[in-house]
Amino acid sequence: MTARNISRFWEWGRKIICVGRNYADHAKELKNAIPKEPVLFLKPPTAYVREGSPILVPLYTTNLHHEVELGVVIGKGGTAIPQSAAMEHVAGYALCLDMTARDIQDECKSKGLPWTMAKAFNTSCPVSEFIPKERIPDPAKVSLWLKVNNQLRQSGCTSQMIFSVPYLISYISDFITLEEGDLILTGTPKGVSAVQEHDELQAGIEDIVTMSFTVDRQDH
Ligand SMILES: O=C(O)/C=C/C(=O)CC(=O)C(=O)O
Ligand SMILES: [Mg+2]
Repeated sequence: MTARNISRFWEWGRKIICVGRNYADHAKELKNAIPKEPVLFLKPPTAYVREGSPILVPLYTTNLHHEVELGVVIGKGGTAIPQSAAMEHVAGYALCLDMTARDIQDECKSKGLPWTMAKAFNTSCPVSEFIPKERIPDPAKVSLWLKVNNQLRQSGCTSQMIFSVPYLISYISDFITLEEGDLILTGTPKGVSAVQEHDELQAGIEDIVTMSFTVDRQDH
């Protein structure tokens, strides 16, 4: 049997755990309160899409937003991981987009319903190549950016996160056992905005990684 390679974690079928409202400037732009504890939701592994394949706009939305985020790839599983040991569980990182059907999310919020249709659809999690842990010595000090059709829409630094990577790993693992190959999306800075069919999205982390995706309409 061939060993699975963590640098292709998106093929493993593991959990994608997303943190919301983790940057005060983004919470404010959507008129949300600053959270006292992390806001969490999940995407299924079918949300992954890789460069070379398009991001598909679901038929049921007219307001699909980009959210650029630092993804943390778990290398060693665990339950109730203390913050002091959290970074030992990290294999590396990935640049990720948390594609969000904002109109559907607003509807779900107004009805008190979960965000699944807004956040968990096919291709809602574009990911870059795997970034080995050594390339990001401090995940609290990296800058992320995103452009749509060459226009800068998002630019932020992970130093602005409300809850740090070790805190998130510890908090999540208290009630969801983390497994090797899981991915944690750590939230987006301000600047989220709508994308349209045929748009070109480019995103990057400093000089560490860049990625680009086109947007296409789902055809069925
Ligand atoms: O509460 C809202 O209106 C929206 C929240 C999000 O979409 C949260 C995120 O996914 C994020 O902050 O990255
Ligand atoms: Mg998000």
